[in-house]
Amino acid sequence: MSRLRIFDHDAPDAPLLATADHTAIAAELGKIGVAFEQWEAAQPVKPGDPPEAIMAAYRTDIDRLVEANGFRSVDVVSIAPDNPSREAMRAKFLDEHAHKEDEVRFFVAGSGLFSLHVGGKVYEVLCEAGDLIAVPDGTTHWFDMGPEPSFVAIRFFTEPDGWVGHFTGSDIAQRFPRYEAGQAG
Ligand SMILES: CSCCC(=O)/C(O)=C/O
Ligand SMILES: [Fe+2]
Ligand code: NI
Repeated sequence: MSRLRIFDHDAPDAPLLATADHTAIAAELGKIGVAFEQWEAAQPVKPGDPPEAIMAAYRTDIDRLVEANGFRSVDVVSIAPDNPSREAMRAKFLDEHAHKEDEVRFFVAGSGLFSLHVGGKVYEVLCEAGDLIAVPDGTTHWFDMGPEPSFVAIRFFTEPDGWVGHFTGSDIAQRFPRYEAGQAG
């Protein structure tokens, strides 16, 4: 079940709000300029399917976003719990960073935990299959896929170099909850 928790950025043990309601999540995130949508596949897809088949299942929504935002590339990224590089892949996103482009991700399968640090608060968003999250450029955030990561995600890029993270040097992410095994589903 998708979930939003909002914390004061000095109080990682005491959520100010917690909700698993998609409409409420979208409304709260909308206040900080973050889009949160649910998409449905035109035909069933599963982890391991070719990227072309996965993108074909969401073609209408992909084209809508590309048209509205001028994305220059779209790809599919997958990780399974037995990936030998999982530790390094997890570590890459664990510290607070920002991008010079919107971070737009659609979860085809599996889950991941985004934490957005905005206006003295931390918005922790557990994204699951069917969720689209669009985080404005410059938003400080981190992402945890957990110790046994499992997801397939469609990523949208405007910058020609693909993923580039600008790390803030803050240790805030270490004080906030990590992705917990078994929290999704
Ligand atoms: C679901 S892909 C997420 C990883 C990523 O691209 C990023 O920038 C996380 O902050
Ligand atoms: Fe990021
Ligand atoms: Ni802060």
